[in-house]
Amino acid sequence: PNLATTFLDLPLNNPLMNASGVWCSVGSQLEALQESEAGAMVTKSCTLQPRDGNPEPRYRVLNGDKPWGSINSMGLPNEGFAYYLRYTERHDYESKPLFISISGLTLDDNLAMIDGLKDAVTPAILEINLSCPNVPGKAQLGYDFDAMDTLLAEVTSGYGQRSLGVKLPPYFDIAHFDEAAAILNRYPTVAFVTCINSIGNALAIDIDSESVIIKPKDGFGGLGGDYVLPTALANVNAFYRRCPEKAIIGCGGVKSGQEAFMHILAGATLVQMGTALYEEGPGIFARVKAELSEIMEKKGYSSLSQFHGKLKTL
Ligand SMILES: C=Cc1c(C(=O)O)[nH]c(=O)[nH]c1=O
Repeated sequence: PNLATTFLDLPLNNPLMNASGVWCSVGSQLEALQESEAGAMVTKSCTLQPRDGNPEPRYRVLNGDKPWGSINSMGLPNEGFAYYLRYTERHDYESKPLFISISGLTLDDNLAMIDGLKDAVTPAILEINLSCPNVPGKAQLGYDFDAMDTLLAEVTSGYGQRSLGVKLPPYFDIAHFDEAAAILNRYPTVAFVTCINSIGNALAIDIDSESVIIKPKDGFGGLGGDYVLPTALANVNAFYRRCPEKAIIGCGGVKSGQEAFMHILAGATLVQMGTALYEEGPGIFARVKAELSEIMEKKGYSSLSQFHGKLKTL
């Protein structure tokens, strides 16, 4: 079977990549992704200035019995926009496409980073993180539809005719799928949607210590891994159905060829891995590629297009 695909007219030798934030914050990690079998890669969401992020422990894997996953409240630690912009200048675009993720703390910061990107004329593809923390006390951008609309109006006009994408938090209400998609469909240069970011503000408890397990926010953090797969698949398919002109990138609960196949069936063109990559390292791409290829072989599929978006209903 052939795992090759295209994204925004760029060729990829397979649909697998990292989720922003995982194994992509510093040069050594970015170089490891560059050398890995990933078909594409994305940088850690950056802010205009470097940030240390929250006190540790701020990430924990939840590997009790089934199911398996992670909780994090990193607090947007990153090297700052200029660092990742410099990486876009030394990336090997022949080997795989590069996405750059931004998550400005203010609208002005996002616009400043967009200006910097536009002036750099880089082949890197912009993924704007709408799960970024917004004004304290207000909901994150992805859950504040007016603020999201305002941001997209400003950002798309700032970025001109260049294609870009958004990273969305998960939605859990059909009316919210409808409302978010209606906003996105008003911006034709928003060429792709990445669903989902972690499920926000979960709480993991350790019964031996009778305590939470991460330090920031009294233990509240974003959930990843097996726990989020059904929600991730729903968001991929909801936006796939509602945004026929846009590509969907699936993220959430992928740790083998099985979940990658599900995401593609649900409508994902590319598939990101977070928790599983964090735990296994970049070798995971070769493993999941082989597993996906084996599933396709067994089903008699020779290309991704033969089952992409072809989820059946009953
Ligand atoms: C904005 C930073 C994010 C973070 C973080 O840096 O805490 N964690 C996530 O799971 N998703 C994010 O989008």
